[in-house]
Amino acid sequence: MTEPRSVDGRSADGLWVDRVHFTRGNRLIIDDLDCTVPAGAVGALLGPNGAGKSTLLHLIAGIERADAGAARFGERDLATMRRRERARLVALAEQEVADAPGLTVAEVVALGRTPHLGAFAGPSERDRAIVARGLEDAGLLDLADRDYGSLSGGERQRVNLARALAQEPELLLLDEPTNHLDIRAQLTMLGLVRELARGGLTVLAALHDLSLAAAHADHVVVLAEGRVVAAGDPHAVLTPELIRDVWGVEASVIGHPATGRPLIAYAGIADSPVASLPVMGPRVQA
Ligand SMILES: Nc1ncnc2c1ncn2[C@@H]1O[C@H](COP(=O)(O)OP(=O)(O)OP(=O)(O)O)[C@@H](O)[C@H]1O
Repeated sequence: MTEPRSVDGRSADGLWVDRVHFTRGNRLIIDDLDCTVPAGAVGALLGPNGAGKSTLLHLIAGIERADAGAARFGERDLATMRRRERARLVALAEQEVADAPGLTVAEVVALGRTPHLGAFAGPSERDRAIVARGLEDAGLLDLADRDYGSLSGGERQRVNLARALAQEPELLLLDEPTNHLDIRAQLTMLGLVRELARGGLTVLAALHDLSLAAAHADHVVVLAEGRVVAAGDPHAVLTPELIRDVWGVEASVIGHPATGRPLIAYAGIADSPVASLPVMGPRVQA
């Protein structure tokens, strides 16, 4: 694929990862990987530890550069666009903000406006309003003046989301956004993400909780050993067989009594090792 495609008459809007290949030293980390997330959809990026989820998010966000292949948003190639332009299009919320020594929560969130500020201009009223909105959406108004370094893991996670939202991206990448969050905060976080997607935001979130992913994602992409082994509707993808093959865990998948979404009940470690993966058949493209 060299150009964004139309699939079944749908437009090429959304995220397209096309044959991305990435090695570190001699180690193959991402292996000729294709996947898509339709515009305005919530995509969940799933897979065991070390599968390549964070690396793929870094490649899409332009933090790492692929050896081959491309990530596009609509018709725009994310790797070749200018950094500032890309930062107005794509935001990545990771678990820690590294460059925040001595900053308050509000100041960290305001960093999200950087790509929108003029060369020597300070923040405008609109910039301030967007930061205030991000703080409010992430439930951080009470913490706005606190030192970021003094926050708990869950509080930091919400700041990182608010900073990414302040970027006003069209594509939001989230790396384990529910890590450290209590159950109510997890549901609030993913509920907010869903609401933003209804407003047109495209989201790709690396998650470990399969039931939580199935409850909130329109679309799942399952990685193992740097490859996509399945992708599509959570109902179709998250089967007991796939969970056994990819995670080495026995599970039943039942419909949630209230929502009908897949609910994964784990029964234990599978007898068969995960080593069956290389024979899982051809790569599946969503
Ligand atoms: N800086 C690095 N140097 C060498 N190898 C790395 C580096 N960063 C990641 N890797 C390796 O790349 C592979 C993919 O890592 P990655 O962090 O993308 O996986 P992940 O799916 O996000 O895992 P997790 O669920 O544990 O966060 C792993 O084998 C990891 O050890």
